[in-house]
Amino acid sequence: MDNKTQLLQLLKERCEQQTIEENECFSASSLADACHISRNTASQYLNEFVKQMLIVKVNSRPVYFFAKETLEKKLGIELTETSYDSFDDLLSASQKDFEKLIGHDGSLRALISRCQAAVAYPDHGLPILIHGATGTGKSLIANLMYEYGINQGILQKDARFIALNCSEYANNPELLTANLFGHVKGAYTGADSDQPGLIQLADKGVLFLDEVHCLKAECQEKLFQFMDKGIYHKVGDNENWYHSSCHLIFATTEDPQQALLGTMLRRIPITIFVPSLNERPRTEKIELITSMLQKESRHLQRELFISNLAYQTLMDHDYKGNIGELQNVIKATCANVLLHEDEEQLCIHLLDLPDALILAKNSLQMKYYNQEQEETMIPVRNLNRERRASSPLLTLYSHILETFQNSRREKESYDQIITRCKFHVQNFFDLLFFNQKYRFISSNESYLLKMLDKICSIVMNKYSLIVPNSQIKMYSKAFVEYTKNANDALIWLSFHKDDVEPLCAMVKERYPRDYSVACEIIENASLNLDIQMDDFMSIIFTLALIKTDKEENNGRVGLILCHGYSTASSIADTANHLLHEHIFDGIDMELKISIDKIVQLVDDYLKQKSPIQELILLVDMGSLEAIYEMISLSNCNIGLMNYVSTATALEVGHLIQQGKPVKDILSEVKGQFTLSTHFIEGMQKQDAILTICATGFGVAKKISELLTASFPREIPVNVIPYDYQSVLDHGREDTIFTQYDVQLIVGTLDPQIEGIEYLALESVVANDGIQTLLRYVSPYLSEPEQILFRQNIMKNFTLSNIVNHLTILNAEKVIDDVEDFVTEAEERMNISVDPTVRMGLYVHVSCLIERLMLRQGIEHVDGIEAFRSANAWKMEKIREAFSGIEMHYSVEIPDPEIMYILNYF
Ligand SMILES: Nc1ncnc2c1ncn2[C@@H]1O[C@H](COP(=O)(O)OP(=O)(O)OP(=O)(O)O)[C@@H](O)[C@H]1O
Repeated sequence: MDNKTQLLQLLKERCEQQTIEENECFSASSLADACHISRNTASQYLNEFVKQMLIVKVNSRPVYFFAKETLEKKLGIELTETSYDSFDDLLSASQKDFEKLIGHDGSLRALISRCQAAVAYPDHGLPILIHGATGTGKSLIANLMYEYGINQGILQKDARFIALNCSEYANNPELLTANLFGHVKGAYTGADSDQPGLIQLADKGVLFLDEVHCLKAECQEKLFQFMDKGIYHKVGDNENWYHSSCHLIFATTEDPQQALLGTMLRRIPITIFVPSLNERPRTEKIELITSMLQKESRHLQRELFISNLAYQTLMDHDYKGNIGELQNVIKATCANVLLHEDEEQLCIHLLDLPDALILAKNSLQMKYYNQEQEETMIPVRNLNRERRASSPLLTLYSHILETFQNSRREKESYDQIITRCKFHVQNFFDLLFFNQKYRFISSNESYLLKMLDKICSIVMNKYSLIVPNSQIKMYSKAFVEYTKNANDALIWLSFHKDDVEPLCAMVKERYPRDYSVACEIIENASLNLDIQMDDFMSIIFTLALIKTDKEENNGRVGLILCHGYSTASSIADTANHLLHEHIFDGIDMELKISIDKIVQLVDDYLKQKSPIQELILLVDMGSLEAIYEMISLSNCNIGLMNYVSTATALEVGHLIQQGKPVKDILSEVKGQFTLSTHFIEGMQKQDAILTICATGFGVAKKISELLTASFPREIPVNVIPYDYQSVLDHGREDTIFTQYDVQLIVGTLDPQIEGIEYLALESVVANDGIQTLLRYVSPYLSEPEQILFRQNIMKNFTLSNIVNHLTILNAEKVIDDVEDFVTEAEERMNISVDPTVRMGLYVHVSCLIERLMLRQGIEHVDGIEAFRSANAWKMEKIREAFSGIEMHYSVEIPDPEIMYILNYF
């Protein structure tokens, strides 16, 4: 196959396989690359194909090409042209008959199906009366009925559409009658030949009689016979009958009952009412303005911009002449701009609008200049992006607004409104979570996710909210999605500012606490991540946080407790999802959390939920069985089940839904689930490097991430974050050493495990440290990869990078504070920290500050009493040295934390 044929073939395939949109794969350069030819050659071939009518070209930037036949099949239309100025032009050309009506899928939907029925009715349609104020689109609808008849094969291709405006003959009814029915020679003075009437000319087609109320009674009567039997007399010939089978469409701006004879009305079986512009949804008004502005932009061949103020004024004006007037206003405005602007780009400002619009502005709303509120010029070409709203975020915005407006119209309760809106938010989160397209994230995004996780946790903690980690993850994903669509979201909001206002006000007023939490998360995100969120995003977050009556518990609570980052919340989410009801909450727990802490978490949670009559606890480990005795609930039945799984949660959920008492639920579920076990023998132990930190598992995890990120590619050495305390307590007997062949431990404090090398965090970047690491990883890396590994280590393991990575605090500031603390502690105790552990101490104290801010300080540790009495003086010195940090960060250091710090000295 030669290059040229191959190019055409490729384009056909792409058109078949891809959705038709402004996609790079339809550009000349992409096609050229795929066919291994130069861009110029590809362009030349493609343009030749355009001339041969094989390819359709869209002259946007870049230029897009589509295989004509495939495109036509896909869109179900016939394209008469092969070159379009823009993608919008192509899309408009691909719209068929009624699809051209803005509102065809909205306020005009019911009306359109009646029109379609009128056209399709055998043998040649039913007479129909279109009633509506001036400029509402009556003539356009009549035209589209005709087009529909042709497209559906109901009318023959050569059938005619003939329109007659009866008002033009208001003073000459005889002439109107003669024009309508035709006349014979000599019928009246000047009738010097036989003439066919419009009824005859429209035979087998459509005759549209506009302003039919201007038809005099005699003329109406003359029409009856035709409407009844399809026959009529020409003027001047009362003997011969003439026949026509045209479809009659009437239109009037007047009340039909007043304007037409009753006998006439009885002969018109279908009457439709076209709503005025004011009666149509605001979204349709936006769409109308948008499409008209874009049409002007294409017509003038200039890029058009409109200021926010001008746009709002266009939106707010009350158009007595409806769409017709709106169209004239837009044309007049563009003409004004053209008069005094000679640029490539035309900008519509408030004063370019016709005087009538400016004078009619019913209130003078003064805007005070504020740097953040500069007047925005909206590119007209972007206006309909939201109409196509391909991004799920914008779809969510539109759904919420629409739902709110509908619910208010239906006078639904606040709870119903919120439940409906929450449904869309949940769908959005589900999509981000479960849809393949959104599941994988880039490394930038994973950074955002981590930060947002932290921000959400801090804020939730501050408000003592127990929010499952899975939900926090959802918020983070929503943020990431926002960053991708921020621009479109702002444009959307600039359109809907007034519409969303009542929703925002309602949410702020009725759910102030949830709103504050949402705002705080968003403000912190803006501050730390340089993302400017719009107000509507705070509303969406608030909606996600609000608990509606349906989610309240009716005194019965299902709670899942599991170890792991999001195990409990994931099981709860899945079960709730499948049960179509919020039955369970999940509390996710760190791996090494103490029973006391768990009880405290559960107590806090139950306080939020009280009063509770029945509680079902589903837990993941036998060791948790004891907690139900420690929970401080009185007058409440508590049921506890072990070894929770999604299946058990579902079963329990079903029974809760059926209203079964807790006792019965337990006995029903018991015995239904048996554990199955498998044993796989002979697995060889894999090599591993452990990362540990006395500060906590989280830090160990981050160190392992930094280390793994330093490998130029994946290698068969497992880098496993592990619990420092566990290694310390069990030594070589710890299970980790039976599972893995641990080669090296990297961490902040040496757990002194015999026979296993320890590498202090601060030594990782030193030459010896890198050599140590290389000893374990070099067998898997080539020489250039080893160099890269070394560079990555140097880059990743700087103190400020580690602190930055581990905390959300400002690394430089926190390191300064920690340095002051360490120096002061050294001076007060007259000792100095061993340089080999200095970096570990810095990291430890930085993380400690954050933990204290999150109120996650370690309050209790075994042996603290003995330590206290043996080290009272040193502890006092550390406390004094730490007082600067305490004051600055408004935290308080508990004794066990001082004990940990002293370990470093
Ligand atoms: N739903 C619509 N979508 C897009 N354009 C519309 C729509 N309705 C009307 N228009 C446009 O508005 C203008 C006025 O419409 P049209 O002339 O059909 O109104 P009309 O009701 O027949 O007015 P009149 O009673 O004054 O004759 C036309 O340019 C038409 O194309």
